[in-house]
Amino acid sequence: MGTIKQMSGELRDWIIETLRSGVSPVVIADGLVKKGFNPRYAYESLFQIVGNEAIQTTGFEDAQYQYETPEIGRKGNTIYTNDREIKVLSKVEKPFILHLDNVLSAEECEQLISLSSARLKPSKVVDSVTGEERVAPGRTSKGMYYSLMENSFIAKLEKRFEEITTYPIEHGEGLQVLNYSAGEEYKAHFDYFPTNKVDHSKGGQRIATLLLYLNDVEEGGETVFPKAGVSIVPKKGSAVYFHYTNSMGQVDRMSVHSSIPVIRGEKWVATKWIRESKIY
Ligand SMILES: O=C(O)CCC(=O)C(=O)O
Ligand SMILES: [Fe+2]
Repeated sequence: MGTIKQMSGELRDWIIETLRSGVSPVVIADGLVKKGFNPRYAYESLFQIVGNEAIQTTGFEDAQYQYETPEIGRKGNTIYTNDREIKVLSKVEKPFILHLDNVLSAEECEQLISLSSARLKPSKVVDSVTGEERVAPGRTSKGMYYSLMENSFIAKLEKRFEEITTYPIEHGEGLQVLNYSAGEEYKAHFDYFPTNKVDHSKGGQRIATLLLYLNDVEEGGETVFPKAGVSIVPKKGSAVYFHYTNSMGQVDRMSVHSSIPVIRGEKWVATKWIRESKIY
């Protein structure tokens, strides 16, 4: 296993030159790993060089995502936490998706909705080019964020999410709550950041999402993974976990997903995005 995590200026210059000559970044990254570089460091350095130097490549996009089973996928068909037994309802391998029942109680869902209602604002998206947040027509819901462990109720839920996912609370962004009225949707998107916009001082790339359903929707409002042919019907208290970044820093384009328009009723969800390292 490689351990080198520093690159000389000379090596960096050689990489830039080699990329410009048309060699795929994946081939270069693999070469660095063979020379003893840490795999994640090698891949992320290549992403950064490609982004900073604006070098046109086809390498990363075409490289096949290497699937790795996250810890949550090794827990069997029931996940036990301090205070709950959570049944796995279904699994998908590509992308990695687990559909979980009974993550939140009915009372917890209701409490989360009522705590969030007064703080809702129009939702934003992460721009795929600049990496910045902006309001966009493809995302018509309203939302709000809690800060991490904002109060004892949120902290209790975050402790549970840590037990379920095995990722420490500090890897999690503040919980987001979203509300979609009839006609509202969130068009197809990836939850991971553009690979050349990852902020390593703030937890790095997003690796997984735990999406919690806070109510039953009368019609519409499914979370759809179109490349996998999977559609998750919102059910109060259930959740879906999906994982899209591997230990080499590759991201899984199969994880594209959307929230299709609510037809009747309204939809409430909470999203916990998890990053590869501590954010705080
Ligand atoms: O509301 C949904 O079903 C999807 C939400 C989502 O994709 C997100 O918050 O990133
Ligand atoms: Fe999403």
